[in-house]
Amino acid sequence: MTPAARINAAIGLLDQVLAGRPAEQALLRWSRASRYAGSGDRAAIRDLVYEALRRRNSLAALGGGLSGRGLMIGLCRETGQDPDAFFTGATYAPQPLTAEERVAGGGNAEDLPDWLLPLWRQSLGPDADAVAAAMGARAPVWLRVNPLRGTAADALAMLARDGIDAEASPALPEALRVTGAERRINSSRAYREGLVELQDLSPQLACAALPLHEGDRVLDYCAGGGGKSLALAGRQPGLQLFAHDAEPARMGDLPVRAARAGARIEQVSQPRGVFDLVVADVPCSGSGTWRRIPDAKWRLSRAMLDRLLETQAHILDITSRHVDSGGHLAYMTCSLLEPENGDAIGAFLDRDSRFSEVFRKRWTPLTASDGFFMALLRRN
Ligand SMILES: C[S@@+](CC[C@H](N)C(=O)[O-])C[C@H]1O[C@@H](n2cnc3c(N)ncnc32)[C@H](O)[C@@H]1O
Repeated sequence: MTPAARINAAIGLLDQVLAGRPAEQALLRWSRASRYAGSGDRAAIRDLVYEALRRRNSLAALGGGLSGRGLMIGLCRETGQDPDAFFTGATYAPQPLTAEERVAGGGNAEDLPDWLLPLWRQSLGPDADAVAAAMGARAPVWLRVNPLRGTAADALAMLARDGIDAEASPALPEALRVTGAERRINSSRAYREGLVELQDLSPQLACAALPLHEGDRVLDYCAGGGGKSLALAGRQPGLQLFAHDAEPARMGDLPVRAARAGARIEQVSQPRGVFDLVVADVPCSGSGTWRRIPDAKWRLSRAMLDRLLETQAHILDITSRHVDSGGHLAYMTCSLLEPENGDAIGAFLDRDSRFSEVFRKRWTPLTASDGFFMALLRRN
């Protein structure tokens, strides 16, 4: 496909997303229906769609309107390319610019939903603008080295043999930032043999800060695909790990991932008794991961956030019952919004005097990678 045809395809996809269809779903349907498109075309169109969604408001202002066309014209202008080079009206290319589109020239649009701006500013204080800007850029790919399968040096060497460049984080040597050929990871030997897993740096830093001892009983209460369970299994051999999720189907990949990693994780439909550590990686707005899932940023509403806050409080209350005396509760979100983070913890500590706070920490793209929050609480 020509660059202009790719832009034309992105315009159609963005119009679907603006009408409410999740970006992933729109891209999947398009791929299935467009057999003529090669893998390079698909990747390039995906990049265009995601780039446009990350900076939706500012690109719409630059391009003359909140539509697929407006976003793509804005993206051309923002990247220093002349839209007339692509919007030619030739076969498979978008139609030439209208008079209105020609004079559109930007403004001070913020790339966050209007209703959220005050909350974003309250939550992030002096970092609000810098973090919002960071959310407009593409997210890096991070790998977690699995010590059950080898060392970081082993992983770097094995990745290099598959043509994948990576470098260790100065903050955590087992966290590797991929610097080249990221699309080869899933087929690489290091990944297939369980030496590395995909996991962002920030949750890796959170898991590295948890107190773990050989033989500890650990409950991952919102286990999903098991990212936290797998990280903990690698950090401390001899843990007794139990994974639970309200929607067990979400743990469908866990047995395969655990086998690949050489980890033992038992799935439990109804957790019973007490544990030394309970991890509550609760459902949240995902505001820390909006670089990766930018359409979620525009879908979030105040009502959705309020429902999430209720669920988070409920999960804190339930999980607290499973913490042994002297044990810990680790509350995690991939959100940057204070109501889901510090406020939720403050309210829980007011409700339950058996717990005290050990520490709380928030990571942002300015200090780590995705936005992430963890509070570690101890049951007295
Ligand atoms: C942020 S995701 C977990 C991600 C996962 N820990 C990982 O690292 O891959 C939140 C999970 O919580 C689950 N969940 C939602 N409500 C729940 C509840 N009331 N009890 C337990 N799990 C719940 C969801 O099904 C979802 O899988």
